[in-house]
Amino acid sequence: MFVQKGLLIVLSGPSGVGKGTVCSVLRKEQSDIVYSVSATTRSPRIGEVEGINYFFKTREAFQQMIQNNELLEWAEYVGNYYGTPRRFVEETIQQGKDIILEIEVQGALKVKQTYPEGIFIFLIPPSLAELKNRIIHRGTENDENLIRRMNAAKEELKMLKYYDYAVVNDEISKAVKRIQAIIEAERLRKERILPYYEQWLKEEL
Ligand SMILES: Nc1nc2c(ncn2[C@@H]2O[C@H](COP(=O)(O)OP(=O)(O)O)[C@@H](O)[C@H]2O)c(=O)[nH]1
Ligand SMILES: Nc1ncnc2c1ncn2[C@@H]1O[C@H](COP(=O)(O)OP(=O)(O)O)[C@@H](O)[C@H]1O
Repeated sequence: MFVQKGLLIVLSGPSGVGKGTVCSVLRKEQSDIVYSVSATTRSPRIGEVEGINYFFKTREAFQQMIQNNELLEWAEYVGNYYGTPRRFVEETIQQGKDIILEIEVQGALKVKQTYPEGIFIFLIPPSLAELKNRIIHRGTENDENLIRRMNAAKEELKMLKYYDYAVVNDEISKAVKRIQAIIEAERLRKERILPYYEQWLKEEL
């Protein structure tokens, strides 16, 4: 019996598009997908929990993680560091479980170098005006940060071309269904089964 490696799924998209919201619904609906918890130097928002939303780190502790090669990738985003703990990702995939990394575009491109077989999904807003509305309504950013995130968003949206799938987050439930459909189809890719299949065909009856 072979354990097939799990899928590595990367979900990116501009701040406020709904990555966190969509992921939390996916998390509830699909317990067979594991979520990678990132390390960050950003301060916790109200309601965010250490080890669930992020591992909150000082800049010194984060730099130590980089030096120890503990991060699969890391990037600076709007003045803070964010990074993916490497070991958890490697172990999860080796165990045959699928994992989602919710990370920004620079980090996603680094992951693509290590895992070209990864599945890269880009969540896009119905419009830039709607994106701005969502960030304002979330109520977590001051005016300066809102502008910085909107500027970052425009740059990030240009990176869609490096991704495999573009999912519009018009309605949360629809966006979740689209992502589930992608995962379901990717699980059935023939490339995942061919090595084992050829082995089976050699077995004596
Ligand atoms: N490269 C990288 N980006 C991350 C990681 N974790 C989170 N991010 C991204 O960092 C950006 C800022 O995240 P956050 O401060 O939580 O703000 P939000 O996206 O507006 O909720 C988002 O694009 C996240 O997807 C990580 O481990 N690595
Ligand atoms: N499809 C949607 N329609 C309307 N509002 C949404 C939708 N998806 C998310 N939101 C809202 O937009 C805001 C930003 O969502 P969030 O998940 O924090 O985004 P991100 O993690 O990408 O920064 C939140 O207030 C959330 O409730």
